[in-house]
Amino acid sequence: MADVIKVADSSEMTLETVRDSLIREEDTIIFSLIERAKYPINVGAYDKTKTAIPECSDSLVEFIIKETEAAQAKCGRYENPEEHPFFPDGLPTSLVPAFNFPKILHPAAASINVNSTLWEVYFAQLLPLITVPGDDGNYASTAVSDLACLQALSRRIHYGKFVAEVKFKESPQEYEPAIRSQDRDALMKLLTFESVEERVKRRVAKKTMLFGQEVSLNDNCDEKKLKIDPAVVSRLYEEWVMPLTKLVEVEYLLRRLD
Ligand SMILES: C=C(O[C@@H]1C=C(C(=O)O)C=C[C@H]1O)C(=O)O
Repeated sequence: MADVIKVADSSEMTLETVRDSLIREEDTIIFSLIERAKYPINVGAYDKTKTAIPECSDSLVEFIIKETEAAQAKCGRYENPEEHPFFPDGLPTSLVPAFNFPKILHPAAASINVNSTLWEVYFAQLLPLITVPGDDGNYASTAVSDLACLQALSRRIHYGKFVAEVKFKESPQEYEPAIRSQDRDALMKLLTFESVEERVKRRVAKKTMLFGQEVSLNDNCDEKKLKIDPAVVSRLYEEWVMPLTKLVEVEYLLRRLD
């Protein structure tokens, strides 16, 4: 039987355990991208003039995401410091009993949310790379798939807060001068590990190859039938996922001594 999943408290969190969480989140991200790639780009889901829902001036994707976030907020999703809404304004409060999440982060963490940047990047740059042109009318399913991708990416990127906290705790004397002088470049240099980033890029490409292949009983993986291109996922990580994670790390560290 699988081990029971244990919630880490601050004393148990190490750079290794936070990196393990990022590695696990890769699976969720890649599977969600594969699901989204099942549909063509379906621009109708993003066109504000095509929604046709009375009194709604949003696109279908905005409508579905706002409504879903409202329902999830009532169920306590955003009480978890790992979760960040895309439309935080006017979200209903949680209706369920509060869970006592371990207090690991500095309170200033709550003010950091880079989802508006992720939203821009996802629709303008990332989506055209993983979908084919076309319109099959499956707008609602497409929008639900987008939400799964966005939530998985957002969780990964904002996990940068925990990564930064662990790095700070492991060597406060290295980080404190750069925090006191609010030196973004120095912080970025301190928290960057190029060899780790190289391994991330190679691993996500390999996972995409494994998760996205056609499974046949008699032959090996046919690379021509991969559901998404491993090089594209590696590029997504290099150009957007890791830079946004590091942006969250820097933003967190800048406020770490407030
Ligand atoms: C997340 C970390 O910080 C940075 C960002 C990385 C990433 O987004 O995968 C990897 C290495 C670091 O340059 C880390 O050190 O693990």
